[in-house]
Amino acid sequence: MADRADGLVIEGLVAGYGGGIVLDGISLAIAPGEAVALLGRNGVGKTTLLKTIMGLIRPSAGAIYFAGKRIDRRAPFEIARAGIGYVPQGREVFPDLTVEENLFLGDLTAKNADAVYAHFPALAEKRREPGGRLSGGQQQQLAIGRTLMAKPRLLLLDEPSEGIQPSIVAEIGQILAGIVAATGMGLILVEQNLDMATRLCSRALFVDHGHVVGEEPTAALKADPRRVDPYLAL
Ligand SMILES: Nc1ncnc2c1ncn2[C@@H]1O[C@H](COP(=O)(O)OP(=O)(O)OP(=O)(O)O)[C@@H](O)[C@H]1O
Repeated sequence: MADRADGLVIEGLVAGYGGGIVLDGISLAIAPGEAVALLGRNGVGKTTLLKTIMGLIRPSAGAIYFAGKRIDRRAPFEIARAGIGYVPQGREVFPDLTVEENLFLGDLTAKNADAVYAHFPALAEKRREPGGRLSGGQQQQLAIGRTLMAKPRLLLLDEPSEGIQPSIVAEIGQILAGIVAATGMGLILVEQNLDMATRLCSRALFVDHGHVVGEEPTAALKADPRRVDPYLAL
């Protein structure tokens, strides 16, 4: 595997809202093409970390490097151009636009549309339907597909299983695993669903009090899911 310094490197990042600190000097490194799960109790700052990586929240201290370049002072569109894609929690598809129009908003050149449809047959089938008419699971696929249109090298994915029935969560997990294998794209997955996290990611980082407080190979968590308990009960 390539060196972590070529992937995403976060050093001493401090960020929050209105002067309040959520991320309190968090540091981590993720190699190119590596898939990492971020686990932790509600409200510890996992979403805040993804938003800060994406440039949606400006950190008050620390640095973020991607592919060897510093990105923490850049605008979100520049960070997207550098190769990072973000699928926010709650999906946020445009309900009145068709599936196809939603996808094209991810990349107006639409060069990658056929590849996205190949990964998500349900979207291909419903390409002329309004996004708002899709099921929750299909909307999640649409949100992921829209971000994949720009061919990110690293995907930030916030709780894709939230509010989706288990069989569909498994299907989305399978599709994502196929995409990660086919493209070599890196992944940072925030997820409460341990099956999804262990299926997609090789390493889990546990977040609490604005720091990474532990790390486990997901194979170990799969073999013994109780290994997450000490971290989530901190
Ligand atoms: N827009 C905001 N303004 C002020 N405080 C916020 C805002 N968004 C989040 N917070 C606070 O920041 C802290 C971290 O929230 P964050 O959403 O990053 O946590 P999380 O680990 O992703 O949890 P969850 O799983 O509940 O989404 C929480 O205390 C939350 O209340």
